[in-house]
Amino acid sequence: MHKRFGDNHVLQGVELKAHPGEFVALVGPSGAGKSTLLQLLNGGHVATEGTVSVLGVNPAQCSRRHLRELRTRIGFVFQQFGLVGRLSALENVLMGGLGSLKMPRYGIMTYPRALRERANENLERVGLLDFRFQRTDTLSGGQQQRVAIARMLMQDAELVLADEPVASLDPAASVSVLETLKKLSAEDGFTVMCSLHQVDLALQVSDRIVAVRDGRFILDTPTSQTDEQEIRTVYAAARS
Ligand SMILES: Nc1ncnc2c1ncn2[C@@H]1O[C@H](COP(=O)(O)OP(=O)(O)OP(=O)(O)O)[C@@H](O)[C@H]1O
Repeated sequence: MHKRFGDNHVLQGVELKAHPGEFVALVGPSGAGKSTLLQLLNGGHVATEGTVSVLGVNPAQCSRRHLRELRTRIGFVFQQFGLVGRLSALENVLMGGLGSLKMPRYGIMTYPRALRERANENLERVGLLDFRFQRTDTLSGGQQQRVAIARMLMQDAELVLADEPVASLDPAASVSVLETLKKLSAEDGFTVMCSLHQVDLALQVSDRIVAVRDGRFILDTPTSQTDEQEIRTVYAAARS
């Protein structure tokens, strides 16, 4: 599969087939093409050559309505958490369930009870039940990202696309957020495609590592069969 933006050949013949429930880490330097790849999976970009199949659907061939339907099956986690800072953690998580409701809601008690229970459960699953009534702009970065993950869980997604989810967090919070995502993926069975700058984090949490450089996959391997040394060597060889 290829993706060009004008003369910029951003993805140059990449092939990737993730297995259901797999945690795939896309590692690589800035500009390697990781975000572009994730955008191709959610229908934000269209491949210049080759096809993309996401949950059995080619997003490029979807009508707007089908693309919306496909995106309800895909959870997103971004570097900027995308929370409403002045609202509580619980309200932010409830907003993840809005897709199932006809009307916008104003205040926790206007949400159906079943949804409130699920939101509380999801906050508990990310370890933040005690913080549910706290404004999210008063939480730490790691806590905010875990609220965003709890909000995403409301969707019951089959695939989660995480674009640099820990880029703005310190190392300890990064590990905690990624381990939470990994645990939830194992429990619920959703597949994760996660772009990361840090190879050490990818080694800690992923099932599979795909190293990207200049739009090519220079390594695609089960995480258990590689280590930091091999990945560094592969990058050094790709540079020369
Ligand atoms: N919408 C766009 N229009 C034109 N060029 C783009 C667009 N999106 C990305 N690119 C180009 O594609 C290349 C890869 O960018 P991409 O954001 O995919 O890299 P990345 O590996 O995700 O980097 P980072 O880790 O910094 O996010 C860059 O050269 C970028 O300028």
